[in-house]
Amino acid sequence: IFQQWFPEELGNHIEKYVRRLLGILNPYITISFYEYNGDEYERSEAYIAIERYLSNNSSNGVKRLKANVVRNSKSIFLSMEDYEEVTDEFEGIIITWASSKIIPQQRALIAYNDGDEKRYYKLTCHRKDKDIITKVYVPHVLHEGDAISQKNRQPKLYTNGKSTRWGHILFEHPSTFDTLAMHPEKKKEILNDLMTFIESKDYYKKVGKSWKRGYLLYGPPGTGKSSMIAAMANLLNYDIYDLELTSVTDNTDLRKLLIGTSSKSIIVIEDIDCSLDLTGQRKEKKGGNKGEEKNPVHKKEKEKKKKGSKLTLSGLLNSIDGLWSACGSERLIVFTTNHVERLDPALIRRGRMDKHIELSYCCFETFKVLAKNYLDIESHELFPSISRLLEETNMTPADVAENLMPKSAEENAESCLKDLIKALENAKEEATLKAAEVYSSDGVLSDSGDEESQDADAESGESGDEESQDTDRESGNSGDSGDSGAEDSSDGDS
Ligand SMILES: Nc1ncnc2c1ncn2[C@@H]1O[C@H](COP(=O)(O)OP(=O)(O)OP(=O)(O)O)[C@@H](O)[C@H]1O
Ligand SMILES: [Mg+2]
Repeated sequence: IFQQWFPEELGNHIEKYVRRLLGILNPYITISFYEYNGDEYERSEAYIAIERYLSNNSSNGVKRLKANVVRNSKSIFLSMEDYEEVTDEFEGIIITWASSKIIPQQRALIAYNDGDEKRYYKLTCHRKDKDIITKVYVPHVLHEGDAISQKNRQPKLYTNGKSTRWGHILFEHPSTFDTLAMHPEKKKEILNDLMTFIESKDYYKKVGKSWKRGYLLYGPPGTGKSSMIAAMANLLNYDIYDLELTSVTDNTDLRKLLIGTSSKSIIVIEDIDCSLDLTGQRKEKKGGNKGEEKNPVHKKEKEKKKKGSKLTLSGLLNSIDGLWSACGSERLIVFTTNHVERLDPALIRRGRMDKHIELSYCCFETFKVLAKNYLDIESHELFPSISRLLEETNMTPADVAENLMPKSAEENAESCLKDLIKALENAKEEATLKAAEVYSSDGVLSDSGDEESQDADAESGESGDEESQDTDRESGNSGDSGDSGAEDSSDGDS
């Protein structure tokens, strides 16, 4: 204002003195809590806690409220509209909270939140109460707010689409550790591991590790890998970030995505062996040193593939346990795969993937959990024959569960068990027939014979994509010297 009336320098002087004078006369102080601090990607935890605290404690006095409705959620929570005010009382002290926002004159180039407005809550109190407000009241508000949001928190499922931003829906998967069928001892071990993890904040700090834990879930399709991730999220009330690696174009994008995840979350990369040819890429390079350049078509194809996805194994490894992971804590990282043998050892070494969990075909113990969940029975005269059949046949829990589901209103537990026995017998018969087929054609065109011929092709350098991977694997094992940067960096990490 003063600059308009006076020359600029004089205006500044007058403004300074007026502010000082007002400061002496005004007995109140204000403290602002911003929604985003500096250039942080995450909403400030203090802001969120205050929002919850205020909506719970004093929204009655507010006329203009903002409804925060989460999709599919039956409940809403109300917070103050912009430029509203409420008062709170604490040990006889009156505190005023106002919600406000700063609208930037220039739109920021990169908008990381909704719009570029900078929202904040402003606390006003008497100067004489400053100490008690900052040392007692504010911590009390943050603590209460945290507790409320923790209680009302509904886990979210985030996915990355074509961009480097996460989109989310409410996570409402019914799978829990109770419904998860697996050997009780194994289940107990995993539960213990998870509970130890969430209680070990101080321990991780003490030993200088960032507070995260990696799980590798492997096993055939339909053995409960995805169900286990859902059960983990439900148990810990964590969000899930389902990272689709195929839509991440390069290492920078991956890093952006990983920093955009919040704490108390599970970062999931499903089918790590297929979602990106990470292992293949390292081998491609090695293969490239061999006779492949002779084949121009082949070379072009590979180059195209490389350009399409600049994400590398070393990028993934660095993002996961390098510098970037230090900015976040309390995170689980879960990889799933159907083919653990195809994964690069660097990816799954201990320290990155701390715990390897095999989910396998249904055993009798697993079946008992399913029978209890699906049919409400804990024992039956048919159980012994099912136990015997399960020992002789490989059937996934998904298939067993499917057979245990009543197909019509007339079906009861016994008929469902009989269905399962029939299915198990069929599976057993099929397996026997298949084995016999392989046996009878052995020497002519058996499975193993096929593979051998592929390897032979590959060695001659005329092979297709998959076969060349075999070559590469072999050359890698024989101590190939043309190693890629990926391995270097992972070595550096360890
Ligand atoms: N261990 C299990 N306990 C309970 N239900 C299971 C289990 N395994 C499979 N199921 C049932 O089978 C369905 C498929 O399982 P799930 O999606 O967890 O398999 P998956 O191991 O992730 O398979 P894929 O490798 O194909 O992703 C689930 O919806 C669940 O109903
Ligand atoms: Mg799955």
